[in-house]
Amino acid sequence: MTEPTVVLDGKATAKDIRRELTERVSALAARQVATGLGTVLIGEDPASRAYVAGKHRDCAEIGVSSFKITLPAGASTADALAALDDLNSEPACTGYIVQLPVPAHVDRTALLERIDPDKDADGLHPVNLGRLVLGAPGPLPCTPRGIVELLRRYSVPLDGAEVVVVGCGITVGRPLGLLLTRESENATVTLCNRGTRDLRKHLREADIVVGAAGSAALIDGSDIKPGAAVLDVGITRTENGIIGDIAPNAWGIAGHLTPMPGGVGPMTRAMLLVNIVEAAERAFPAR
Ligand SMILES: Nc1nc2c(c(=O)[nH]1)N[C@@H](CN(C=O)c1ccc(C(=O)N[C@@H](CCC(=O)O)C(=O)O)cc1)CN2
Repeated sequence: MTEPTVVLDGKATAKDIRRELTERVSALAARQVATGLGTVLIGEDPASRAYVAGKHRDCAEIGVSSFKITLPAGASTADALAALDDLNSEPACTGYIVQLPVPAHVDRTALLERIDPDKDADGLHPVNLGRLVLGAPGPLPCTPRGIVELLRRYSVPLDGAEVVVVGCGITVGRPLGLLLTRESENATVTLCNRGTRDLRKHLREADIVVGAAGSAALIDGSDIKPGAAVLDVGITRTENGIIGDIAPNAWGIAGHLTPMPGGVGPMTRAMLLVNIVEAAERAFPAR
């Protein structure tokens, strides 16, 4: 008989993490070390607005102050760079993010390169991506970090695992490949994309599957090896609600599975807070 699928409960885990962080923020405050998160949102995309609002709510909950910059959809790259310069020189802002995606006419790379690496709360500045490769201390991209943390807290082993990541974007797939191989030199990580010739063959051999393509129900239960751990990152909005990259028939086949919603998304938010708190602790270590 097959075992029931274990829910990788990102919502509950993120709540635990926020509780842990509240104590660390208080300990920092007791040493006069302040923490403050800035966000830069360009445009009116409703999902991005909601994510930014969630980040500010999280900050308020754990005692981190926050700064919100919203620019109109027509803002130029120069306008956005000026906003980043303001945050770079604002002492009360100890870390910040540029909410992605930015409008097509804005130069995303120029923005990420302008962030002060010591204030880069998303780990997407080239210096911090380099630290990720080197295994040096620094902020880590939030979704990859959230996935690794969820696997760790649910004791899903990486050592010896075949991991298949579907999707190669800059916030998830690419840095996740680097982080997984940094966490375990014994994990075999395969990044699949639109050009992958036989995606199903890769999926059926995987002990851990991450769906990060943003293609509704791309990965069917029949593609998954029974007992595999499956993490759903992709979000497609439909009239009937949101659909992940993993088809619902994966329940009962996967050994572990993230719900959608309530899986990887809340962990992404929690890891942003971890990056902010860790940066303050690194800058002002307790004696
Ligand atoms: N600068 C960044 N931009 C973006 C990132 C990022 O890490 N840094 N990731 C995503 C958006 N994102 C956070 O910014 C994010 C996505 C989803 C969720 C979330 O909690 N989702 C819910 C589903 C509800 C819904 O989306 O309507 C869930 O999974 O339960 C949080 C944060 C792209 N941009």
